[in-house]
Amino acid sequence: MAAEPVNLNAFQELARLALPKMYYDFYAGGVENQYTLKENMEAFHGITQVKLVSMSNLRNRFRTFKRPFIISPRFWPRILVDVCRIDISTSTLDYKISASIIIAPTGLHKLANPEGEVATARAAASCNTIMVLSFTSSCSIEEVAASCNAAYKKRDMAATLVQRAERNGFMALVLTADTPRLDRREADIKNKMIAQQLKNLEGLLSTKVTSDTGSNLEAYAKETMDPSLSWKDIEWLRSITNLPILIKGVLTREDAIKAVEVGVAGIIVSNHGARQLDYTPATISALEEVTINFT
Ligand SMILES: Cc1cc2nc3c(=O)[nH]c(=O)nc-3n(C[C@H](O)[C@H](O)[C@H](O)COP(=O)(O)O)c2cc1C
Repeated sequence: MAAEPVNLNAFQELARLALPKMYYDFYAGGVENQYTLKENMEAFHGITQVKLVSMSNLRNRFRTFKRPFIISPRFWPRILVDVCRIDISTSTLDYKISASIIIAPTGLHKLANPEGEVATARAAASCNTIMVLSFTSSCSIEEVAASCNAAYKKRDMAATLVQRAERNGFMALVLTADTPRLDRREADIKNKMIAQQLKNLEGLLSTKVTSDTGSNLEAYAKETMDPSLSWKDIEWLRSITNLPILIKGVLTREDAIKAVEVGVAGIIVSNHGARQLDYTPATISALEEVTINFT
């Protein structure tokens, strides 16, 4: 019997063994040369590898270069502190959650588990945290909402999804702003990746797009994603909902400032798990770049 998984790497290895290669590659891969995917991992490793530099030095270095190479954020542990009671809970959008960790929107959970996002939402609820439901989920908004305590080219369809989210008690909308088109996911193309019909789009749009030349995800994305999506569309989104709106995919301070200017409720710093533009900085390296203006 396989050993009990003790960390994320072990879970990943279990998933590799359990899933068909096509699905494992879909979940685990980045785009093109996988440069940014590696960069994401290395930036995490870098946290423990860089020599100690004083905080003021770090800040000065950061200000000297307009775009720093990589200055990873660090933990600076204090000693002799009573740690009998540790509370890392926090609140976001006025909801108390157990830690600053939430589940990012990810599509097609049923490729890995027959219960799909319903199971993921239950897990999130049991950890007292938030799950962001992807519109490319294998389960519908209603199924997920019932199991525990989403934008598009076609605006009327987007409005329908927003209304369904509101009706079902979702507490905020996350607009993924880094995907005006799907970038080249070479593993999916090689594997001729076939996605399931998207549950949330049943009755709205057929997602059974076929393509002989590569992944049907790519062919489907061409039909639906809107390369013209821009800041002005945030106003439209705000006009159809009272839910707080967060923008996902921010990597630069300029965009963070814009997001504040258009009055969104929050931003999510992200390079989309290295699944969109390759050669972007690692998400964790972009954090200081984005937040330095707001300190
Ligand atoms: C299998 C998979 C599917 C994903 N689907 C979506 C999606 O539908 N919408 C979205 O905004 N991000 C999606 N993502 C990206 C994640 O939300 C997240 O940005 C990524 O896992 C990396 O985390 P980071 O943003 O903290 O760097 C997906 C990621 C994976 C691995």
